[in-house]
Amino acid sequence: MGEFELIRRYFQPLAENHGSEAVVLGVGDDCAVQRIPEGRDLVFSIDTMVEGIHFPQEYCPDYLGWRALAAATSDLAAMGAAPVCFTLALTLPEANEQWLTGFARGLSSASESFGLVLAGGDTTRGPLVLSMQVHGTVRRGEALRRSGARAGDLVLVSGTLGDAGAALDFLEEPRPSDDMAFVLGRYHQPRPRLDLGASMVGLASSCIDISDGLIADLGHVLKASGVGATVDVSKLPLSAALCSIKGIEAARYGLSSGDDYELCLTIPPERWKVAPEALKQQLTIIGAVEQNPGLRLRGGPDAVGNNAAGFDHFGGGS
Ligand SMILES: Nc1ncnc2c1ncn2[C@@H]1O[C@H](COP(=O)(O)OP(=O)(O)O)[C@@H](O)[C@H]1O
Ligand SMILES: Cc1ncc(C[n+]2csc(CCOP(=O)(O)OP(=O)(O)O)c2C)c(N)n1
Ligand SMILES: [Mg+2]
Repeated sequence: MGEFELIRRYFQPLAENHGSEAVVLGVGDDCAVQRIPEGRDLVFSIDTMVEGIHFPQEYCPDYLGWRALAAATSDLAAMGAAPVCFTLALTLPEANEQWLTGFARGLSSASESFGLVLAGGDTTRGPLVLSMQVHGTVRRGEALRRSGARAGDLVLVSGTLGDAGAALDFLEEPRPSDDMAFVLGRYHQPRPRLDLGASMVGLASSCIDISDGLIADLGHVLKASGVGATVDVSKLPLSAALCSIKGIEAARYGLSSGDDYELCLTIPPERWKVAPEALKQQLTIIGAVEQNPGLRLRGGPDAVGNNAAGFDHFGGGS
């Protein structure tokens, strides 16, 4: 199977998944063409996944297709953007039909589920690496940024934290318990918070998605905003499954493990008061923004230090 046959067989169908009026020209030409509606800004981001770093060696291709698009799409959610389309740069060691079928299946269900149509890509041979560029749009000037947090704002997170990080211990488990199966599901099939992000436009003062762990990602927000915060560790939303698996260590996972793709937002208290009940139910208040720079943790068990760091590809060395 040649390169063009591979594209036609496995990826062309995704380009036809669900027509988007915004994609004027998709797969097949030198570039795709996207039309930006009047009064909206284009929001775009690229993320790479490397075998052995972002996903295990010999990882299930269905999960890989889903996870790679979910991780990239989570950045759109963090900006409050509505999803439009994505491009895929795929480097493969070989054209294995079974692998490609699974990968295209996982990618296709993610693309339908998130409402992103495949608009183009690039296919090369080499070690397994994939990059996805996602495109969305947001009302002009209203994208949620990392830099808008102000002293007095509340710090909120969506969903539960630490599940996907805990799953790394069980990736090889032949007969996972129900609790293990729950955290594994959170690692294999993260769900970017697109609806929540879009609903927070005009409400949140800042937003980031948690790919590297709460401490690291909230740290980016505080730095970009020139403020600090105190987080009450006893308020962290932790799943029953995580608590039962990790016991006293659960909070440490909630603070510093990545891969959950939940949102961390800040919001002025007067806006929170009038926020729709349906939004409030998806979010947990974990702390408050302060003038004093840096992130302070309180209310945690002794197992939690204050020095947990997020994932840094070039950190830890010289
Ligand atoms: N090689 C690069 N060239 C230019 N900008 C980059 C590069 N790598 C990362 N960035 C930028 O640095 C910022 C932080 O990147 P990253 O930590 O990957 O964010 P995220 O967690 O949202 O994917 C982003 O604005 C991203 O566009
Ligand atoms: C097999 C495996 N080991 C470890 C991890 C943990 N991990 C690897 S990279 C990463 C952080 C996210 O990656 P990065 O490239 O920093 O993504 P971005 O910040 O651009 O979203 C995490 C938590 C994982 N996801 N899978
Ligand atoms: Mg990135």
